[in-house]
Amino acid sequence: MKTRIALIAHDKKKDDMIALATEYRDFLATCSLVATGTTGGRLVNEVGLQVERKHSGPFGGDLQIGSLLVEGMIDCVIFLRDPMTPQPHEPDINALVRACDVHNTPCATNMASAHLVLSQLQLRAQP
Ligand SMILES: O=C(CO)COP(=O)(O)O
Repeated sequence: MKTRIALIAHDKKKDDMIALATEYRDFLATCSLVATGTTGGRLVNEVGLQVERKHSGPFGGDLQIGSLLVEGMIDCVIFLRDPMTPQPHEPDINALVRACDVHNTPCATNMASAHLVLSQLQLRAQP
């Protein structure tokens, strides 16, 4: 079965997400990807990945992904958060990260941990 990965980035972290997805593009192309709206749009247009796009974060996208996760449909979350900018939907962000903890789902919230998680998943996916 394909690895199911959620990709989310706050605005000031979106360039990092594009760089990350470009680096791991070959592996990510073998995965089932879901993303919040704007992040997903950039991944499709700039990296050429196939991504299921949910609503934008402030409009409930984090909650939609959290719901999928609670249903057991997500194996890993890459959520590049911006710790320096207040977000109007902070409760939704906290709910998603909490759901990862409740369900013991890997959740990388910065580039260093995202690299560790993706490189490990990539390694495990090799025959
Ligand atoms: O706000 C977000 C996550 O909390 C991300 O949403 P977008 O990908 O739509 O910008």
